[in-house]
Amino acid sequence: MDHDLDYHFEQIIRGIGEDVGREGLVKTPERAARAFEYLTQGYQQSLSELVNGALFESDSDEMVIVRDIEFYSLCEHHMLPFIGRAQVGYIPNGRVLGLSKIARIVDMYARRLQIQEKLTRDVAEAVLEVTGAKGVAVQMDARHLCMMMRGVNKQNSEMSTSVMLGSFRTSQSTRNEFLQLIRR
Ligand SMILES: Nc1nc2c(ncn2[C@@H]2O[C@H](COP(=O)(O)OP(=O)(O)OP(=O)(O)O)[C@@H](O)[C@H]2O)c(=O)[nH]1
Ligand SMILES: [Zn+2]
Repeated sequence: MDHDLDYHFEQIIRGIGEDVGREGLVKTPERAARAFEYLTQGYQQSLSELVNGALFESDSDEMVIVRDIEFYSLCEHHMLPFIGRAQVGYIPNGRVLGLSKIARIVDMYARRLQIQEKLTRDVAEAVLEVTGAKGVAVQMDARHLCMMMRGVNKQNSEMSTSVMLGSFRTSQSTRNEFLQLIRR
């Protein structure tokens, strides 16, 4: 599998008309393969391993928000990066999740191929699954390089997506509280 990816990157370099034998490119297929493995390591991870039991009993039912979690992902259409920030909120239902785990969940899903809408939904559903929360909200803003450095060439447009589950969906005041708290 590893060596496969090296081989395929070598073919890409040939395909764009470059000389795979020239000094600067000799190790590039291997480097690019390692880099791509890293950027897509989310396929190797699972939710339960990542959470590692870091759930703590709590009788609080106040909204928890983790703001400005940066992420780097690859769009499934062009395999070019999209880069952004996630805002994650949930209402605990007897237990809270270790703080770092929310960011780890964002990274796990970000490091797979997808579109931003699916990334947003995957993160929301994972937080709900792990915490059994009364509600989960995820909002993401990102810039897509496939739109910036090629194609329509728009440098300043950002895509904003959100997914509201449970009480964030049913209660307007919960949703408003979240939107107010994540506003800068
Ligand atoms: N909804 C959504 N679209 C995305 C995302 N990432 C990339 N895209 C879009 O996917 C679409 C693919 O369109 P196609 O016409 O098949 O591909 P293309 O010819 O490369 O399109 P252009 O980017 O317009 O040049 C483009 O409009 C991209 O902007 C994403 O996360 N969400
Ligand atoms: Zn794209």
